[in-house]
Amino acid sequence: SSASYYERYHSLEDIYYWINKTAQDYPDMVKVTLIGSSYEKRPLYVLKLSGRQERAEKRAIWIDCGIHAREWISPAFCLWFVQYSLNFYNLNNDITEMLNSMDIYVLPVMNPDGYKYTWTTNRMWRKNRSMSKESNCVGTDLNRNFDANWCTKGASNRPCDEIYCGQFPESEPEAEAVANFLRSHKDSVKLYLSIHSYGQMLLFPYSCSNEEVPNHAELFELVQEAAMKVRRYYRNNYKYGASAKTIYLAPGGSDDWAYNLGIHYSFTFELEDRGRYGFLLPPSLISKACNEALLALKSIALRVIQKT
Ligand SMILES: NCCCCC[C@@H](C[SeH])C(=O)O
Ligand SMILES: [Zn+2]
Ligand SMILES: [Zn+2]
Repeated sequence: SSASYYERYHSLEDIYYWINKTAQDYPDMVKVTLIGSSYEKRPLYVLKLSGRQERAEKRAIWIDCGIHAREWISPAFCLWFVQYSLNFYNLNNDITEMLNSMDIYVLPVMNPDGYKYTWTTNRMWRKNRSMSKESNCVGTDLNRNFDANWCTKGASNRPCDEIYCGQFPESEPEAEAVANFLRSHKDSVKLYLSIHSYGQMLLFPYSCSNEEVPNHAELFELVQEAAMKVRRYYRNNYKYGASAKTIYLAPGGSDDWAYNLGIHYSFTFELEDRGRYGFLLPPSLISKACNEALLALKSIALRVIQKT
């Protein structure tokens, strides 16, 4: 059988077409917002998903995908998640409760210049495509460019490095656009999620230091419960815990910054796999990887809805 649209990887142009078609197909549930543009002036579109029930207090979830260009399963998950949510609204209780309780902001491709570059030139590119004056090397690691212990241990101040932190915090237009949006929505966004690959991990702050956040125990419980569900239903193991201990020190990350902004339910997911294919996860595994990530996301989101 021909794999569905959502079990294939899509070019940047394809994703832009999909964004606008999805908004056209679901005018009562999807609004598209332009939150800024990339270094090469490509648009950063956010889809806002809302249930059909009017509600007083506005609470929201933020999900960004594609911050790192080579992690193709990440934008694939954002597309997959949006279509799943729209199709199963009023059919699946968890999805219905989520959309009736929270708006969901989805940024399918946070690093469009880098994503495009992986389709045309270098499949293993990670950073954005900004040029720096003092070096011939290109690109900043957008997940080291946020204002959270910026450019300390775990990032690099050398433009040629894969974890180059940029010239200053939010020096990159992509990071600035996301930070601006979250600053102006910080009272309604209750849950922050950044989707990456690979490694199968459910991570929470801090990665900029070994210090524990005040609600460390609560966040640990949330990722532990989510990982247990994935293990039980899909027989697949995800590591979980605070980033610095579970993966590595990584200052300037979007999740740490969102946490410090006041979004105290902040997570980074590392999707499949554990290294057999790595960033080159075959399309045949997209569905499995997305189902696992969805189960973890629903587990955490429904708890956050109860708590906030
Ligand atoms: N705040 C960063 C969470 C831990 C590191 C995540 C990985 C994803 Se590829 C990284 O940015 O190196
Ligand atoms: Zn990443
Ligand atoms: Zn990763």
